[in-house]
Formats: sequence, C-alpha cells, structure tokens
Amino acid sequence: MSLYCGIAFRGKSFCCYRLLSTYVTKSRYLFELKEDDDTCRKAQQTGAFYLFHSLAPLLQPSGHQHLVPRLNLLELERLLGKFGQDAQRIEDSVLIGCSEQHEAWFALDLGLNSSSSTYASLPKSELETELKGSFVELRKALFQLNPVDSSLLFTAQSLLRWHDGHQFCSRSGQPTKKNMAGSKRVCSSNKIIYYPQMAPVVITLVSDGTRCLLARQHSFPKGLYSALAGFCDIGESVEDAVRREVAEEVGLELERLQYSASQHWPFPNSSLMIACHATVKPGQTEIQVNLRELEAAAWFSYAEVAAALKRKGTSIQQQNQSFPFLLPPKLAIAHQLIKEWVEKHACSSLPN
Ligand SMILES: NC(=O)C1=CN([C@@H]2O[C@H](COP(=O)(O)OP(=O)(O)OC[C@H]3O[C@@H](n4cnc5c(N)ncnc54)[C@H](OP(=O)(O)O)[C@@H]3O)[C@@H](O)[C@H]2O)C=CC1
Ligand SMILES: [Mg+2]
Repeated sequence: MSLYCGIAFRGKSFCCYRLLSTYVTKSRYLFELKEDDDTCRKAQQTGAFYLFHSLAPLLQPSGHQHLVPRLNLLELERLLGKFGQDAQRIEDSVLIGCSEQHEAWFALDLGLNSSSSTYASLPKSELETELKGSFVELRKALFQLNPVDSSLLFTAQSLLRWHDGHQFCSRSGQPTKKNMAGSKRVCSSNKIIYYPQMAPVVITLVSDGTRCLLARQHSFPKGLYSALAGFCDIGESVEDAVRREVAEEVGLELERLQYSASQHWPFPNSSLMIACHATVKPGQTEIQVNLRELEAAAWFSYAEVAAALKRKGTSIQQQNQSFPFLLPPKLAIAHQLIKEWVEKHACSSLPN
C-alpha cells in the first residue's frame, strides 16, 4: 500500500508529490490511531484482538510451537456476551500495531481486576475452554514463540501492565483515564498526562580478545550464564552505565566499547535493553565478583561458547559436559551478543 503526499518545506506549501512507502503510511496510520480516539474506535471494527488473562497471553499449542489466536470484534463481543459482559469493556484494549493493510491489532486483558476498574476478572478456565487455548505465562512460552509473535506479545504485556499500574494520578490521587489507543493516561482532575515508560538497561559482552565474560545471578535458571546487565542511573550516558556496571559487578575497567543493537524486554517490567561489546585492557582480566549482585562470573573460551550455542535443550540436566552451562534463549538480546562475538571470532581466526 502506498500514498501520494504533498510536502510542506519551512512553512511554504510545496507541490512536490512523492510516493510514500508502505512503512511510512503504516507509521502515519498508527500515529493517527494514537492521536484520534474516533479513528481508533473505528479501527476496532475491522481490527484483531489478542487476549490476555492477568498478563498471560492466550496461546494454542501446535506441535512444538505455540500459535497466538486473534479474535475479530464480533467474536470478542460474542465472547463477552457469553460471560455476561458489556461490549464497553473492549475500550480497555490497547493498540499494539497494525498490518501493512492497516488492520489494527489490539490487546485486551480479561483477568486484571484493578481497583478503579468497573469490570470483574473473568474465570480463566472457563475462558480457556471457550477459546480452545490456554493463558500461558509469557516467560514460559518464550521458547515456543516466533520472533514476530513474541515482539507483539512483549509490547502488549508491557502496555497492559503499565495501564494496570497507573490507574491513579500520583499527584492528585484521582483516577486517570486512558485514551482509546492506550498510548497515554490523563488525570481526571488536573489533566496531567502520563505516558508508558521503559527503563534503559545496558547489557555488555566483555572480551579480553580471546575469551568472553559471562555471569549468573542467583535468580537465573540452573546453569544459565549471560552477559552483564544493569539499569542506567539518572544522569548517565550509555557509555557511563556500561563502564560503571562492569566495574561494579566484576571489578574490571573497560578499554573499548561498541554499540551492537537494542531490544524491548518486558520482564519483570518494561526495559529498553541497549547491547554493547566491550574489551578490557590487555593483562587486566582478573575478576572480582560482586556477590551482592552476582552468584558467579567467569571467562569462557571461544570453543566453550561456540559449543554452548550449538547445544539444544533448555535444561542443565540435558547437558553432559565437564562444565555444563546454558546460554540465554534466542529471543534475548544477550543471545544475539554472544552469537555475534562467536561469529566475529570465527572470522578473525580464519587463515588469510
Ligand atoms: N533480554 C536480555 O537478553 C536480558 C535482559 N536482562 C534484563 O535486564 C534487567 C537488568 O538486569 P540486572 O542485572 O538485574 O540489573 P542490575 O545489575 O541493575 O541489578 C538489579 C538491581 O537494580 C534494581 N532495579 C530494579 N529495577 C530498577 C529500575 N527500574 N531502575 C533502577 N534500578 C532498578 C534492583 O533493585 P531491587 O533489589 O529492589 O530489586 C537491583 O538492585 C533485568 O530486568 C533483566 O530482566 C538481563 C539480561 C539479559
Ligand atoms: Mg546486573
């Protein structure tokens, strides 16, 4: 889908018509849905709805995968009717994206029962029977979701959680009201606007040239090692946060730092993960683990990490290595960082 558009430069209208790409028209459409409640309400007529129960998405098992069912407006109204609910409840849904053909996608939680909500939590098992699926904790479904579905569900869960936790104005104590799309909430008494927030988190794979540093926290699943991560403090740049976190957690000083990529991560709250590669000064590789933050940290060779990346299975019991360890799942940006490091190392060790 594309659109011809007149463009204004520096306030003067300019009769320059150009073809807008599908991506641009889609972005403009989503912008319109967030800005205009009536357009958004209209988009629900032809939209698709992803259902959640207490922040767990509705999934349908299909072999080793999970399918993510969607309902149209009529199906959703019918479902709500069966549970004695008013169709008005659909206004609690949040916009999470749209297709290239401008079918808008929404997410609705039928289990959350916040103090300011007029709607009761619907019975989970009856809903599951009716919908022929199950509401699965998102962390548990991680290994069975494809990247497109997981990204949509991550966004949906984060937005639903944010709305659930921001029902009242922190200044006046009065209820806040969401706009149709769910891109903001406004205080009913003083009109303060609240926008959904993410906390910036840096994640760094430190290398000494031949090995990379991986660490684990007490809360990680048994045997799992990952790159070093930490929340940015107020006033810090990404570079400051990376240097501080590495110094705090393993007592090392960094030499070089290179940005790799970023990712939205919904657990346990919404974070923007900013991923970097870093190197330490030569010969300065002695780790001093901060045991208040980490359970363990160690240098791992290229061969060890490359072998761990190839391993199948998500439990340490399934491994029979001399030092068995697991890496984060493919969807986590930590996995991407580790994979990039292995690939770069493999290229640099090729004979000229
Ligand atoms: N996608 C990925 O690949 C990965 C994602 N992550 C994510 O990165 C995040 C940070 O990693 P982690 O090592 O735990 O972070 P830190 O090293 O900063 O350690 C956690 C500390 O931060 C505090 N904290 C919690 N929330 C915030 C906040 N919003 N702002 C400032 N401080 C906060 C905690 O306090 P308290 O003691 O009160 O809890 C705790 O003391 C985690 O949420 C984790 O899920 C981590 C690794 C890989
Ligand atoms: Mg940390």
